[in-house]
Amino acid sequence: MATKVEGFNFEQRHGKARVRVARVWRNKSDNIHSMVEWNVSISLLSDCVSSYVRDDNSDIVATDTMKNTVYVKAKECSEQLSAENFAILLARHFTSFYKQVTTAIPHDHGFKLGSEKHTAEVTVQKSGVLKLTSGIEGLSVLKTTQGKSGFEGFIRDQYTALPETRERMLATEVTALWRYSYESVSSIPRNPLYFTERYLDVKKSLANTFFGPPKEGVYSASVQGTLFQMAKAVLNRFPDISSIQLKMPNIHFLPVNISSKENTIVKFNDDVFLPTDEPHGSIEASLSRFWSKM
Ligand SMILES: O=c1[nH]c(=O)c2[nH]c(=O)[nH]c2[nH]1
Repeated sequence: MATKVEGFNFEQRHGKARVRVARVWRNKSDNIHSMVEWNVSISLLSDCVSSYVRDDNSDIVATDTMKNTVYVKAKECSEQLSAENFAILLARHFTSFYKQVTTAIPHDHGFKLGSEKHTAEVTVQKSGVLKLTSGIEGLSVLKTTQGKSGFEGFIRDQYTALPETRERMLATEVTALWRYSYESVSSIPRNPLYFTERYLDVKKSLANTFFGPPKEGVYSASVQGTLFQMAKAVLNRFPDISSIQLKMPNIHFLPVNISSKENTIVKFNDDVFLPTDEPHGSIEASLSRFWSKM
């Protein structure tokens, strides 16, 4: 959406970031309470160029108004709904309520202390054209199972010190981002918790593929190989997901061996490790269906 301004191309957007809202629903009949906590960011593509170039603010939707709208819309949701549906509802509001707004991009971060986060980003155009991506951030997984992770057969040269192994700790914090194939607001499933359930199922599928079957587990030849298996499991399992991107840092656990001149103080026996957060390996890939757009 570039416009020509004073002989230049000009692009702009504005919005409010990190609006935190918690919403509680109390079911009177069974006295079950449910709660969500979201961190919402909104970005609007709108025609308000005159505020940039002519000090005329008459086409600006104030970012303070955007923040208030988050609370008003949260209040108006009388039934629990997914982060995705809340983002879509906000986007539809901004694109239909304001003639100046052509596209709205809400980004929603499900928040729970000390655990992984559910993310959602939607882009809705005035016409109802939709782009929907969901994700997970900070899913910590670690394999300690004997003989279930190794790294062998890589290039060896004069710079290589890393020994080959079939026994190591494999730890990562998975960040995943997947795109749904729904391309219009009217085509999304009716169930208001559909995307919440999908999120939980995708998370389960990622974790189950990482760990393998409960008894025998599965051998990981590399983070790369495990990442590919995880991405493939999601695309094979969920037909309405058209692509997935995975980032899996290789968080290293170093064997602890300590000795003094005189004697060995700690001798590593696949038992004591030094956890490190830097440097870490960074391994990422995306997998998409041939017809997908992402
Ligand atoms: O699974 C791994 N992949 C790598 O690319 C790599 N590089 C490295 O030093 N250790 C590992 N482990």
